[in-house]
Amino acid sequence: MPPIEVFAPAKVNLALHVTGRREDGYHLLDSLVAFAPFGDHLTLAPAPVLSLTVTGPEGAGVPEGPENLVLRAAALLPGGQGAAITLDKRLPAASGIGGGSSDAAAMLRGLALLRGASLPEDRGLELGADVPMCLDPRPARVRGIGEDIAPVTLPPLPAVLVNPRVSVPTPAVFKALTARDNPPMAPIPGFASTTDCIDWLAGQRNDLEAPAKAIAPGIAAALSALATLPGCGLARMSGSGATCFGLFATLTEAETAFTHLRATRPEWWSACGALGDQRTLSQARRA
Ligand SMILES: C[C@@](CO)(OP(=O)(O)O)[C@H](O)COP(=O)(O)OP(=O)(O)OC[C@H]1O[C@@H](n2ccc(N)nc2=O)[C@H](O)[C@@H]1O
Ligand SMILES: Nc1ncnc2c1ncn2[C@@H]1O[C@H](COP(=O)(O)OP(=O)(O)O)[C@@H](O)[C@H]1O
Repeated sequence: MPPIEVFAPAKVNLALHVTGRREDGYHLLDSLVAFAPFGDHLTLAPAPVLSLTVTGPEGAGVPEGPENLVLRAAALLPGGQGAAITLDKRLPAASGIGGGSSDAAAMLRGLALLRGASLPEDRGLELGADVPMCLDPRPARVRGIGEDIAPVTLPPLPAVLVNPRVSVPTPAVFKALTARDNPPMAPIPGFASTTDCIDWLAGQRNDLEAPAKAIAPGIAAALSALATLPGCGLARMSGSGATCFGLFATLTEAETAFTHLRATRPEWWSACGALGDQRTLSQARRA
């Protein structure tokens, strides 16, 4: 049987409001997410047992053992059939763009096809708060801790992403918040254009940006590098950081800005593409 290939796109929190805290310490969020046309790649070849090999430019330091979210995802689906999994890491780990969560979601989609199994009832929430939204990688307003997902329609959002190569652990950023009961996002209107959407987003926030910047000052440098690129309409951090994104009215403007940024900051991880709906690209398929 030919191997199965699955794409795990980067997740971007276009806005992320922290609106409260549950009794178990998890924070309540109100977030608008979209997905990038770049990300990690998984290959699942039928095999007698389950094994994982991590490759790719961002693979260094990503665990190959049972703590990898890909193997934890595999353990959730019934069916004894093994698989030789290759995870081609292109997204920096622990960087606010959901790499591990998107890998776990891609693994669930791939194994569902390989084993003919159905997806777990909690849609992978037990693996991480971001996994359910990554299972269906389309623009959505996400509430609760990540389980309450409402798809939304957004125009394509040409973006440049940059990671200044600083690592900020998610729990530390939540812990450093000074206010946990902030106002939710405004109601999401219909957008006539990309510029319309960028203007609306500028009135929203990422409440994790200030605590993350306090932990890792390199984030401020990434944000100002993005904000000063010609045509950048909004620069903001994604998730708990440290990856930041800049939004542009057109893909041509974003690509020109990306070429400039990559030349001036070759030591940073960066990528460019239109954020939006990546369901088609992310479908598990036989090679
Ligand atoms: C902040 C967000 C926004 O989308 O993205 P990332 O920065 O991870 O990309 C997510 O909520 C992260 O989701 P995920 O990375 O899956 O987090 P989990 O593994 O479930 O949680 C890691 C830790 O972060 C804290 N945490 C996480 C989510 C949440 N709503 N409240 C929290 O307080 C908790 O301390 C938890 O133990
Ligand atoms: N497949 C995976 N890819 C990346 N990191 C993983 C993976 N599986 C487990 N991890 C661990 O999870 C942590 C968080 O990674 P990740 O999900 O990429 O963070 P974030 O959601 O902040 O982008 C990392 O520090 C890493 O050790």
